[in-house]
Amino acid sequence: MKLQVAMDLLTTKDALELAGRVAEYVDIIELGTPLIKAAGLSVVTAVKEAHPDKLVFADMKTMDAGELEADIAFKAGADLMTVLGVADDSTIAGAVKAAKAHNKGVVVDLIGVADKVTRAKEVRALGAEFVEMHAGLDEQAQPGFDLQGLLTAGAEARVPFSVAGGVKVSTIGAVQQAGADVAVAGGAIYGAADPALAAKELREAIA
Ligand SMILES: O=C(CO)[C@H](O)[C@H](O)COP(=O)(O)O
Repeated sequence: MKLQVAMDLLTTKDALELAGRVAEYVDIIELGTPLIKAAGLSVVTAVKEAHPDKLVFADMKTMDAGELEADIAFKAGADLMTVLGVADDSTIAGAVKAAKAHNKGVVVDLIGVADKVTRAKEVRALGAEFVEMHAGLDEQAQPGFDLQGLLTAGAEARVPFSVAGGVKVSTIGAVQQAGADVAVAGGAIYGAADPALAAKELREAIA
């Protein structure tokens, strides 16, 4: 299972600093949606130039104009970009078309999708590299939230998947056991007193 750091920061300077500290422990470096909105796609270029050996993931959360938005993300240096699973099939197909042209990949984020199992199969058939079983920051903040629903959906869908939803050291083992291809950790790394140590502990938990 790969480890992905989600950098939900706001400046290119902070993103480069965090990436520099944790890169040795992760396989995929994600530029979070707030970071891309605040800093622009130049942050993708900067991180890819600093870490050419890592997969760089642009969390675009594209909802429309799939081909156009995917094209600009890949031109900026992204290896993977996200389209929302609630988007129209044509939006996802458009992003996949751009991915094929660049020899890159589209990840479909299932945040907000009620039937994640069915949609996962549909978007995989449309050409998604993998799906993200995702509970966003607002959903995580609701009382009673736990990861289990995402893990069950991932195992049932039988397509390549990542899990994002506040993954931490105490839960990453369950993510691996559910058969995930990628575990995504944002706050558990960038919110830690020592992000490098946090990333190292996550890596060791799945080694
Ligand atoms: O895409 C996101 C929010 O929409 C986050 O990057 C994702 O949820 C991972 O961060 P965390 O581990 O803090 O949940």
